[in-house]
Amino acid sequence: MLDTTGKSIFCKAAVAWEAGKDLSIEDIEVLPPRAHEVRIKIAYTGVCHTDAYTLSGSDPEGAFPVVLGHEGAGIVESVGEGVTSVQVGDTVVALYTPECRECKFCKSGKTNLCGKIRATQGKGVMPDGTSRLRCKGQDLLHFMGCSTFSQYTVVADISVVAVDPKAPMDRTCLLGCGITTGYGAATITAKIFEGDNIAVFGAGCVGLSVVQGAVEKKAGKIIVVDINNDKKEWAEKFGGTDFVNPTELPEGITIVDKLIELTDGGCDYTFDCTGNVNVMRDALEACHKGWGESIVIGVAAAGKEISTRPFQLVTGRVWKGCAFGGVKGRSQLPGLVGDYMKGSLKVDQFITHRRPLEDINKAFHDMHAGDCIRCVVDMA
Ligand SMILES: NC(=O)C1=CN([C@@H]2O[C@H](COP(=O)(O)OP(=O)(O)OC[C@H]3O[C@@H](n4cnc5c(N)ncnc54)[C@H](OP(=O)(O)O)[C@@H]3O)[C@@H](O)[C@H]2O)C=CC1
Ligand SMILES: N[C@@H](CCC(=O)N[C@@H](CSC=O)C(=O)NCC(=O)O)C(=O)O
Ligand SMILES: [Zn+2]
Ligand SMILES: [Zn+2]
Repeated sequence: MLDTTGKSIFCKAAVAWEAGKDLSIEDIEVLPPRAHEVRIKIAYTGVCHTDAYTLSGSDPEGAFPVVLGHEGAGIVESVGEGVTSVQVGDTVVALYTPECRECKFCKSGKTNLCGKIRATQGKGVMPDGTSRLRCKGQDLLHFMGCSTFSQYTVVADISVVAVDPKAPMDRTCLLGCGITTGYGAATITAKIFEGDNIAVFGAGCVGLSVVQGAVEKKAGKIIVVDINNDKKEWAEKFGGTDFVNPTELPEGITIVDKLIELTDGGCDYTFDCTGNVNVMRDALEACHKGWGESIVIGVAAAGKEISTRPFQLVTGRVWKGCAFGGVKGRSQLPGLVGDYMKGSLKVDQFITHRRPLEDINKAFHDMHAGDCIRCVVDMA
């Protein structure tokens, strides 16, 4: 094998040249990692709804040209100076929510958000303000600190975690976002007690992962709300106890009415996994007076705002949200991989589609077809 350490690597990547257009498979140059950076050979990546959201032009931080993708697993190819947390050959998962363990956020004990590189990550560059990705004579932007739609990528050393090398990378890639986000929202962000009634709006990968987490926490009613009746079977498969299609309720009955009726006064926890601000309002208002908490997970389009009567909060309902489920990636992701390996965390069941890199646009189309939970893209 040719030693590529310290040299540029030329490989294939799916480039988003502009919003609203298909990705284009290009030969790109991936520069070597600088200090505190890691170059990863990406083996597999999932395609998350957030990739489609940014590609659509709805993301206020979205900028082009960019290499999207943030749900990736691979092998460390080389590391820059000062990297001690991973080494060449490690099997890793990229982390769009880094964990530096030094910043105010990391040390707070109150959040998984890390402030160390958030500003540059949001601008699509590495922490030193430059890009490691080039194509046709121009720099490409990084995405969410990951850019996993490339056969090789460079990430900050706080944006990657080594996991059990025996764990198959075509599964662990999904722990880079969707599954961890929903599962963490239910098991870390929400404090679900045994018997609590919960409602999950949106039965995609994130919503079904909330269901999985709620089952783990021995929730009582786990009500799945989705506008697609085909999701009923999916909800049941993951442990949902009830399914409601809000478009099929009798006239005059709202989804909030229905959930309050099903739970004798309202849910202990609700989760928005749709990104629709009207759904977020329903999710809040379906919470139990005095203590119900609604957790916003879905990402809403630029310009969208949430609203409700302040009385809803005055009377004890709580509106909160989380990124990556509240999970600290470097500290907690290896444990989730361990749970998967022990058979106590479902991952395989989320994979409905597989595509080679050259068909990555089909993965985006799959996502809108209604029968796709997750498509795993083979980067080879
Ligand atoms: N906060 C975070 O850290 C993260 C946030 N996200 C966000 O979470 C959301 C879910 O992601 P993901 O699971 O990948 O997305 P999916 O598109 O796979 O799932 C969303 C589900 O919601 C359903 N839905 C759409 N509108 C409604 C509605 N009005 N009422 C009930 N259900 C509805 C969709 O149905 P249909 O299939 O018919 O459209 C689909 O089943 C996205 O907004 C994504 O950007 C994702 C990962 C991390
Ligand atoms: N860039 C957007 C917001 C997008 C967003 O909310 N991203 C989530 C992760 S979604 C994963 O699939 C997130 O981690 N948010 C926290 C963060 O620091 O970005 C915007 O500008 O509104
Ligand atoms: Zn995601
Ligand atoms: Zn930090």
